[in-house]
Amino acid sequence: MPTTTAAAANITTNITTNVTTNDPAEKTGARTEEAVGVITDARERIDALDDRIIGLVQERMAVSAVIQDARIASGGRRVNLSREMEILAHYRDALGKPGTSLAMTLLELCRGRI
Ligand SMILES: C=C(O[C@@H]1C=C(C(=O)O)C=C[C@H]1O)C(=O)O
Repeated sequence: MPTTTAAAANITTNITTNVTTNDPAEKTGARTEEAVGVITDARERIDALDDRIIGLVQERMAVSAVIQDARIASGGRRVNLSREMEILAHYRDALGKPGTSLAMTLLELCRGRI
């Protein structure tokens, strides 16, 4: 079956069986009404937290750009590795090894790839 036809068939199947649309039990994976309620409410809080986190990341990118632009305009380099080591250590101390990965991703968002 061509890809577009297969995709259309999948959409039809999903709508027909209500798998990806609005069956709360299917959407949450819960097996009781109570668990559906807990999960649905907590997911709303997670969505709100994610919106705030994304906003903070965007704010961090803007502040980081101010520093990088000032340093470059003064004749310096965009990147300051000793400062980046401090940031990596900060996140690792707070969050463990995955904190380092998170900090590396944040640094890449803020100053691009090196
Ligand atoms: C923002 C700075 O410039 C760059 C970006 C950093 C960041 O986004 O945290 C850290 C170090 C630098 O590579 C800085 O030197 O503080």
